[in-house]
Amino acid sequence: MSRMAEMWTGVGPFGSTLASIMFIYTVIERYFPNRLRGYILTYVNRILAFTRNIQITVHEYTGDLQRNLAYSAIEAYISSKSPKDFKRLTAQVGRNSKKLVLTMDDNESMTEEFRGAKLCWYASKTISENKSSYYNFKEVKRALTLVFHQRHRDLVTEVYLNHILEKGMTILTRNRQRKLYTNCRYGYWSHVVLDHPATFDNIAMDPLKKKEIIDDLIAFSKGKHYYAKVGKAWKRGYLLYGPPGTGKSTMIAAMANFMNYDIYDLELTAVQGNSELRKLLLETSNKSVIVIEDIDCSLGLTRKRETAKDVKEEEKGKKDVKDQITEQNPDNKVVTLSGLLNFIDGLWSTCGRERLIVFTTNYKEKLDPALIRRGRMDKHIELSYCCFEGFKILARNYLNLDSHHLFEKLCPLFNETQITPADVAEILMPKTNEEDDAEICLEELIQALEKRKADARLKAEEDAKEKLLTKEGEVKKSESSDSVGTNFELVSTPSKDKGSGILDGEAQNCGSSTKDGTNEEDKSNRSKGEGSEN
Ligand SMILES: Nc1ncnc2c1ncn2[C@@H]1O[C@H](COP(=O)(O)OP(=O)(O)OP(=O)(O)O)[C@@H](O)[C@H]1O
Repeated sequence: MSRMAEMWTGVGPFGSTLASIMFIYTVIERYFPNRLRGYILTYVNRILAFTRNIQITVHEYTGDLQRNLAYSAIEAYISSKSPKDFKRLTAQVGRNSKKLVLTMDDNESMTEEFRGAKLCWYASKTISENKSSYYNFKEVKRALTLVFHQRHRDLVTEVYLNHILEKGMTILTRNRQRKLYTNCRYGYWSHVVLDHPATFDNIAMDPLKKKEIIDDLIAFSKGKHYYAKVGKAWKRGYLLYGPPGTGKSTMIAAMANFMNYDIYDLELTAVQGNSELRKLLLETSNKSVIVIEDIDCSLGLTRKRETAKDVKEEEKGKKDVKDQITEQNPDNKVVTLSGLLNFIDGLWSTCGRERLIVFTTNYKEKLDPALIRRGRMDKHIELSYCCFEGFKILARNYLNLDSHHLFEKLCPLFNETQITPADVAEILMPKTNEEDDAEICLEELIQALEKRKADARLKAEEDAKEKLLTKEGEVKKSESSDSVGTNFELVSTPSKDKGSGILDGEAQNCGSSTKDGTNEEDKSNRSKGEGSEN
């Protein structure tokens, strides 16, 4: 081995080979004038080739002046390693980032070991004068160079680079500024920064159901290999349904925040036909939630299939479903049910990864079953009226209260009445800045609940009376039309209106709580009205 080679491969005066190379780079960058640097670096690179070290350079910008994503990812990876090891750091907020990132400055280097291989990253900067345009300006080109011994070539090119790219991309995703996209007419997405405060901590709902949704999302986020193994596109559909003001939009924001995803709020009425829908969806990015709110109001995508034959053929995928809208618009400038189904199942979803598709509706029963069947909408989540547990979350959010003597009075009222979390939240908004604000809000809530309870009872009584009268009318009618007289006794009891949620008396016991803070009866009642079915 020649003396030169020995100097590079052995432990020379500057430490390890790689460190020596880095040292030389640094000296060149710092102490040689710009015009000489290019020549010297070419010479050094020739020596490097001679020393059986390999270098891979990642430039900050690609040929077409686009920022190189690989550069950003590797930069993020390096900055995550140990900024404390660098003497000179640079601080920057990336274009799409929300965080200040510290990374090694120009001419700094970082060495690390990967599966026994010593690797060294070096940050370089070249400045050249650009005189080709009207204005003279200095062009700064940055690059990250990886140097390693050639015996590690396969390890680096096949494993290490992929490994750090993946890590770097994860960091970029975590730090990025998330966006809320909406589609405008003319088929484009426009966006604003997504900065919604909703989280699973401040959403009011049954804690068990909340946990179930969180677990489902976690399983989805870890499902990359699972989805690949079973041959399914890595996407999951959620149907959120329930009355207005029960938190469907809030839930979407909480899901996106939890997953660190962007949101694409797709307004179907603004989409000019199925091909525009396809184009819009192909433009959505991975790690996103695609939302269609109030799907029942969107272009009549409800129960439109006329015959059982239609249902059968559509299910087999043999026939495009023609909905009324299509019939009214022969030029096909609207989104059809089949277009939407194709989008959920179709090719586009195989080119994207990690996407949630969320539909919301106030009227689940109005939707075409094909649209919400499992496989398309995998999880159906009912968001319902506020329960006592949900109220406690709102009281903590809005009034900073974990307990209060009025809670005891409120607990049974929540079991006997229907009130949306939106209404409760409105009542709990602080009215004054006085100390007794919480008391005022809670008293107001008690009054509101009592009024609802009285109104509901009145309505239930009226409904029962009406039913009785109708039945009596029917009996009289059948008596008069019946030639043979029949003696019977009409027994009619006011039926419990499931929808009104009225329970007789103080049936609910708020005192006997289970471990998770709900009482058993409460749980069973709630599970009737609120939760997720899967
Ligand atoms: N479950 C909840 N937890 C916390 N806050 C809620 C909840 N539900 C509603 N809210 C409050 O009420 C407001 C309205 O709720 P949201 O828009 O999420 O309801 P929605 O079910 O989507 O209504 P709509 O069907 O009318 O679109 C929210 O901004 C939030 O402050």
